Amino acid sequence: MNPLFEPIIEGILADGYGMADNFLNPVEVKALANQLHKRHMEGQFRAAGIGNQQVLVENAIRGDEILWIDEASATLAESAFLKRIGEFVQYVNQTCYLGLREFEFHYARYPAGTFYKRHLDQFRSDSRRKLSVICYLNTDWQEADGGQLALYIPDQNGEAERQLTITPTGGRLVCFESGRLEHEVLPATRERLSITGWLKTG
Ligand SMILES: O=C(O)CCC(=O)C(=O)O
Ligand SMILES: [Fe+2]
Repeated sequence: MNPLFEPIIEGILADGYGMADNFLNPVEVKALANQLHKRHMEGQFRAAGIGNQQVLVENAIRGDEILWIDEASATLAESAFLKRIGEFVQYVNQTCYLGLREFEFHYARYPAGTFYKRHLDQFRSDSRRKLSVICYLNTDWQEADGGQLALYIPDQNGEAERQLTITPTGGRLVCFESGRLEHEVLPATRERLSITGWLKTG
C-alpha cells in the first residue's frame, strides 16, 4: 500500500474524486512555480483553447494560459514531477485495472479575474482521457483569494447534484474521472498556478 497514492484512489472509488494534500512538498511547489514563471517570461505560454484541436480561444469560457510539458526539454523539477505521476499511474494500474498507458500534462496560469466555466474534460472524439489530474503550485493561498475548483457531484439516482469546492492550495493534487465529473474554476483575486493533465488509455 502506498500511503500517498492510496487515499486518492479510495476517494475516486467512494466519491468520484480523490485528493492528496502533500503530493508535492513546499520546495517542489516553489521550484515548479519558478519554472512556470521563467517559461512564461520567455513567452512560451499560449491562451488555452476549447475543443479537440484547441483551436478556438474563447475568454468567456476559459481565461487561462497553458504550456504543455515536454519530457524531452523538461528541467529537473519537471522530470521529478513526471516521474511521480508515472509512479502514480503504475499504482492505479495495479489497483484499478483502468489500463492507463499514457499521460499528458500542461502548466496552467490563470491571471487574476479569469476562470474556466463548467465543463467535462472528455471530448467526444477523445475517450482515451480516463482520469483528470490537477496539482496546484500556489503559495499561501487564502480562502478569500477565490479560485476554487468546483466539482458537481451527482447523487446516487442522478436526479440531483451537490457542489463541492476545493481550494487550490500548493502541493495539493485532485483527481477524478474525466468523462464523468463536470467541474469549473471560479475566478480568483490573484494569479492562480497549476499543472493539469490526463491519464489516458493507449
Ligand atoms: O485548475 C483546475 O482546478 C481545473 C482545471 C480544469 O478543469 C482543466 O484544465 O480542464
Ligand atoms: Fe477541466
